[in-house]
Amino acid sequence: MKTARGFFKPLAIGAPAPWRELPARVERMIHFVPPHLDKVRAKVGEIAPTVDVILANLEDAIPADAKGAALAGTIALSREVDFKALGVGLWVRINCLNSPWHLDEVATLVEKAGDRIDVIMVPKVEGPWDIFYIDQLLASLEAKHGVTRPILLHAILETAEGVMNVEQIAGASPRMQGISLGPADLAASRAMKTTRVGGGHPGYRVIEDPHADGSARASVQQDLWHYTFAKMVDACAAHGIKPFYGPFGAIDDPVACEQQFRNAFLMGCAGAWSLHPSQIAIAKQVFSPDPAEVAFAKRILEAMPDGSGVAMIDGKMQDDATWKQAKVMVDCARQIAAKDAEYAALYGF
Ligand SMILES: CC(=O)SCCNC(=O)CCNC(=O)[C@H](O)C(C)(C)COP(=O)(O)OP(=O)(O)OC[C@H]1O[C@@H](n2cnc3c(N)ncnc32)[C@H](O)[C@@H]1OP(=O)(O)O
Ligand SMILES: O=CC(=O)O
Ligand SMILES: [Mg+2]
Repeated sequence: MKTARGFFKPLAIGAPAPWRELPARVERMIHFVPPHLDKVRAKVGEIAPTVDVILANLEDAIPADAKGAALAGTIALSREVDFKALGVGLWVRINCLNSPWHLDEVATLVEKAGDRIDVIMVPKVEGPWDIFYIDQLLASLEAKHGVTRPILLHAILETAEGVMNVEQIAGASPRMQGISLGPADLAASRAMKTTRVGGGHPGYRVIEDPHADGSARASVQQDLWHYTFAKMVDACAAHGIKPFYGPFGAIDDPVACEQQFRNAFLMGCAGAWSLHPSQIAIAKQVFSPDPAEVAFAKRILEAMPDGSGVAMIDGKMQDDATWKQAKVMVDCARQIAAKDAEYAALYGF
């Protein structure tokens, strides 16, 4: 483990100094784009102003024979759209570290677009060693190509070993921006018997005891991701990075998508992935706090200006702890309002 003083030292001579605090960014939806498809790429300029992050995907869902085209498409995209001017993040999901592609991808991305890429998403992270490796590689490449702003790292939690090591992954480097749950690969890694990409499963439930009269027994679906999800959120919160829900694959079920996103929002997530344009608005609405809740939170802050003591508002007890809860809500709303005029009006900022 690095010493406290060593943790924030650049890992290569000439590399930029690591971030001490994460840049304050709104990241309600990470919108996935297949960059090898010219037709889809051509639409990114139109979609970008409606999202917080555009992610160029090089990994799963990109055919093996299109990896080169996806990398070239990512570099083109970084030049075609002025993401910085739009206030939109540009992320790239590289191929996993045991694939034949990741090394050329990272080298090319830093050389050709190092100053324009905000975050590299690393799939199938198994332990802190994966982050140490990519951290060092990035520092060397940033130094070589004169990149002045460190590229952040985002890990996908999608293997059983990764779940076991999630706390160490979250704290492995000052580059760590966040972690997403990857329910598809994680299901496969654990030999879970499901073909779904995230969300619930009707077979995972609890059932009440038999009734003497033989009548139907009530049964309720449970959340089969809750344990992993909560473990990930705690690891991220403890290390001051952001947790995200990953993909929701049932594009044809916006109601279940909204519920999954809302569960993630309530558990502390900053955002989720949008795989299809129809999921963008869902994520935006769910990951922007409800204006009525924000108004109530503002009243709590006003009732206890120095954050201490006790107060009653509409029959509910407030104290230092609820003041902190209210501050989380109002800070989140304020950050969104600074980026999004529609929400600024709704929140009254
Ligand atoms: C488990 C994991 O790893 S999840 C992450 C990996 N998966 C992905 O990244 C998938 C990304 N999404 C996609 O590739 C597509 O949305 C699909 C394959 C799921 C569905 O695509 P389609 O069947 O074409 O959807 P649909 O017909 O509804 O598309 C409507 C329009 O939106 C466009 N569109 C679809 N997805 C996207 C997207 N992610 N970004 C931008 N535009 C998109 C389509 O090109 C189409 O445009 P058109 O009307 O001009 O022809
Ligand atoms: O990459 C995401 C997943 O669910 O797998
Ligand atoms: Mg995956």
